[in-house]
Amino acid sequence: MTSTQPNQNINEGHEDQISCKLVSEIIRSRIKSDKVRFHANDNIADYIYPGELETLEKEVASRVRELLKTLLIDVDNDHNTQETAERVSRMYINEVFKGRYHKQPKVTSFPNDKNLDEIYTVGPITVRSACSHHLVPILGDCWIGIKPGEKVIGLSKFARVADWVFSRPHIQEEAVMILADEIENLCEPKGLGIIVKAQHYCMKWRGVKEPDTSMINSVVRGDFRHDPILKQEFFELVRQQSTVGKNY
Ligand SMILES: Nc1nc2c(ncn2[C@@H]2O[C@H](COP(=O)(O)OP(=O)(O)OP(=O)(O)O)[C@@H](O)[C@H]2O)c(=O)[nH]1
Repeated sequence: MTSTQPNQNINEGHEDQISCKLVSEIIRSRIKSDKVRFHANDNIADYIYPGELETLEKEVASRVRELLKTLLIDVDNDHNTQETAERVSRMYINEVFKGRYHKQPKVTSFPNDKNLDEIYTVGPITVRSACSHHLVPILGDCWIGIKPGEKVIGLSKFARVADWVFSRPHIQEEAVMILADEIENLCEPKGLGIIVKAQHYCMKWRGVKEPDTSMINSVVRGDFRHDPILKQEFFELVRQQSTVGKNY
């Protein structure tokens, strides 16, 4: 398979696209020339041009194949691992790390016509991520509380945006902050609270092998931060929501 082909999306006038660079090099140089951060938990979708993601998928597959070979797995003869490289590449780019390479899901906001100023919470929302250190899963639940401002967004959009933000390699502390930033941008609430409870497979599956340990963290902003009664109400609503179970 010719997986490390140069960029196939050659458009006239794009200097970087007439070179023989790997597509990852082309995208990286665009990001660097804008002096933008591209850490594991950053989204870089604006720097990936149409058609390049498919080429990147091939390049990553080729690298994963090399990794498997270096791990002394006989990918040429082992029927179980023959297409593992391609599967892993697809999984990283389009599933578990899609929040890095794909744009934010479309979120429509509506005016808060009745000036609703009571808080509401939504959860549990399942969040799936991977730790930046070992790239093994982080699985958990998230609760979001809102005191609306002038805009509201549909309830399902909290789950969609949480999925997009968490589908990147993270540490939990930063994941919660990034999700808070995105929700603030989308609906400019007067108050915002987020709680995440998650299990880290780098602690369950390997390392200290603690099967039941979880991490809980939260962020509170705006009125939730300044008004202790509102903050308490948020935590109380989430406590009720987390004990009612996921199904009705
Ligand atoms: N603070 C924080 N730590 C995390 C998170 N996810 C994983 N970790 C921890 O980050 C550490 C990884 O760095 P190191 O301590 O250098 O890695 P290690 O030597 O493989 O660590 P062990 O897991 O103890 O074997 C581990 O202690 C993980 O448990 C997270 O979301 N937040």
